[in-house]
Amino acid sequence: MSGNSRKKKVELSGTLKQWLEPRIRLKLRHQKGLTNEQARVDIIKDTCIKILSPLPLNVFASAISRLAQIEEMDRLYLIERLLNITPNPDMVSGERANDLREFLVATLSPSNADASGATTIEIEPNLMEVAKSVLQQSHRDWIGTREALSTFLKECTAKFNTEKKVFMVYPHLSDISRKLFLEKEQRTSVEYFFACIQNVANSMGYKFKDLIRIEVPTRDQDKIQKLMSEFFPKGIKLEDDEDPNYNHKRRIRPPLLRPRWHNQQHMMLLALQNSPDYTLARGDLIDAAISLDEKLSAVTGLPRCFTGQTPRNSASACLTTNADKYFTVFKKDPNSHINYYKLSFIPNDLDDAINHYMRWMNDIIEHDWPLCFGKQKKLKTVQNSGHIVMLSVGAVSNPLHSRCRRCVAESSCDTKLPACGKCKSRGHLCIYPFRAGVYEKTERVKVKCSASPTSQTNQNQNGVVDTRPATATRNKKKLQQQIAEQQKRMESGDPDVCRASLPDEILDGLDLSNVPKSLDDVVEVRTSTIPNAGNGLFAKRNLPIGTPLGFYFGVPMMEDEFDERKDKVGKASHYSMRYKHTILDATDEKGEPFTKRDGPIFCPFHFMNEDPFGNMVFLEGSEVNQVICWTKRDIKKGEELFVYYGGDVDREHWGQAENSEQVACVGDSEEEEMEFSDENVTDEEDDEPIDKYEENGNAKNIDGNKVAGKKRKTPNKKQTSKKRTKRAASSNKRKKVIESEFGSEESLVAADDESMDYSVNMYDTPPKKKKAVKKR
Ligand SMILES: C[S@@+](CC[C@H](N)C(=O)[O-])C[C@H]1O[C@@H](n2cnc3c(N)ncnc32)[C@H](O)[C@@H]1O
Repeated sequence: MSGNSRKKKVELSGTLKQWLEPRIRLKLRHQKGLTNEQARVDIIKDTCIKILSPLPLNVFASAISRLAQIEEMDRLYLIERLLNITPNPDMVSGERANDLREFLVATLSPSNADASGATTIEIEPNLMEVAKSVLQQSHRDWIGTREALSTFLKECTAKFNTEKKVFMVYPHLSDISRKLFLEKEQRTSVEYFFACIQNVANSMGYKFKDLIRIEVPTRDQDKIQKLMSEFFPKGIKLEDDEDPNYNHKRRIRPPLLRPRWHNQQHMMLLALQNSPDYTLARGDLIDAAISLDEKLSAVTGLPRCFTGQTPRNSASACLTTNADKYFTVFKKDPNSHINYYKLSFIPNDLDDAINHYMRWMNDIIEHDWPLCFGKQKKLKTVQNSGHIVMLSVGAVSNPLHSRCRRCVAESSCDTKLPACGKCKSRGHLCIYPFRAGVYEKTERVKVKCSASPTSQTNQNQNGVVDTRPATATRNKKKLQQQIAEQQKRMESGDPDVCRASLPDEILDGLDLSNVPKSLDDVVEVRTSTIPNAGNGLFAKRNLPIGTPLGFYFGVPMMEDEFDERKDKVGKASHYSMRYKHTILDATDEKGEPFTKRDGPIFCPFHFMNEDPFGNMVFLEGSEVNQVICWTKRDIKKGEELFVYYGGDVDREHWGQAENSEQVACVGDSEEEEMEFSDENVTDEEDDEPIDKYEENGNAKNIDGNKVAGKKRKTPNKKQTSKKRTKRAASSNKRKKVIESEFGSEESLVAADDESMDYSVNMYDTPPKKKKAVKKR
């Protein structure tokens, strides 16, 4: 390298200049006061860090330490070599990024280094032990956390400890959790997780920071000190663990995790679910939900969901926002001002589920697959007609941001951007930039056609999508319009009223000869490559990144209902999936997945096995209960498709012989069943907050991606039945309150039921008149 560098010292190549100049200009614009040289050094450093950062910490550190040791011209030469691989090494992702990474590591590896030696970072095995111990206590899954830990390690900063002659690597919990998880709830829990690790480490006699160390050969200490402050600038202003005033306990505050069912949307859902025809007038629905909330709070000791001095207002806002899209708004009488709310799906109704599934499948096959699988005709220039074509399904929040179809071509999207930098769309993935150079103006996208009902988009009558974030006020204004549109759609009785069609000029620009026509053309089920994992799903052809292949079929039902009817039936728990407030039950009455290949609901995605770093991802669709099975990267013909199931899955018995896969559920035995009854719950247990053992409802997968639905946890024999007992107790109480509120058959019979006592005694009001019992 040094020989080459001398040559380059005289003159930078044209390619390098071309690459550097705009970046230097940009850098100088953002960071005033830098010299050209400083900017150049920064750009090279940032580029290498960006490429190398996914590597394990020790390889990463070794490579960048080597990078710091070589002369600047050598670094420039290195960049030039990268430019030979790809024109924009600082923007590249996916396979190409791997090539760059491999090249950099090989060039900067210790074997290529001078005799000065490389630095290694050692992660104490104890750290993993500590982490495991925390996991065992918290009953959270190891796979997700392993990923969280590795990301965590990458985000650490380092500082040299002169006394111990090692570099300590420090976590920056808030930074890390901000990057790992977007939502506040998850942020708190990851902080809590690391705080627990810290706590356990302390209790085991370790200083947390000592668990990760970088050993530095004595001769290199000065050099490495310099290097570290250059590459880990944050390392200089670290919080001081040695400070006697530092209180570890400060961080050990558990986040307030409510039970999954304890939120405003769920209260509304329960109220509607228990109403005739799943429908209520807005005012009645608000009353019912607030009343239910009051009673549940009183019984469970949880804070109210509808808070503040005006709970009606917060209930009203919840309906207006309709964040989880569980409700459809309509007017019974067009001249009346009363809005009615109806559940957007019929719980536990196979036919309704099939109808939705078939419509969605039809939409993606007809509308999305041509766009995804169609090849752009090379010589054809497509005229800009102003149409922007969206996929008919879209993730509510797009976790594939940096890898998504719309960004693939440009790699211009930052993973942290809330919406696409180009089209600003949040809901639907816009394939516009992928079909490069056709359209320029995308600030407000015009949607020619979208399969999604307009209630789920921000589309106005002119077909213009308002891409501003939704607010209650804006939603209020839209509400009238949506109602009118929905009314029209319902009246027309045509399910295909908003079926996807594509503008001709888009289709003209694409070679559609090889577009698949059915799932059979795309995937096949056969024995998995994982030993003892049963069947798996395989690609029958090359599948492009960012393609919605289909949906995870399931009959939506409430969790209680699933527990009651299906939980212990056959393999229902293995194949069911949690979606927000519902469970998607993917099995027939025997608890077997639907396998009739020519049947309307044969869903191959039920056979997708798990790999946390899989090539597929479950995404939340823009319609309720829509779980899209989406390609996370380009997939080659013959590859097995894998997806991450989410955190709430018990994997303990996987890979064992067939029979043992049928893990008996806790509660299967009589003995355990006993523990579900309220009598067995001690007062002490009752007092424990439920949130300690309820899962956080809004799951994220390991990529920080939104997981639409989580595979449900199969109850594990080893789980302490105490926990189940507590959960069952709280669930029983909840059920009783709901029954007393809405008058189910059982509660009508149980006139002296304790929950009836609650409603009378605690509120000092007579029990409500029972509503008609809905038969399903
Ligand atoms: C939704 S099913 C997947 C299809 C399943 N292999 C089959 O043949 O029906 C989920 C089940 O597949 C198995 N499985 C999935 N991923 C696995 C993995 N990585 N290792 C072992 N078994 C796995 C587990 O038994 C799990 O309960």
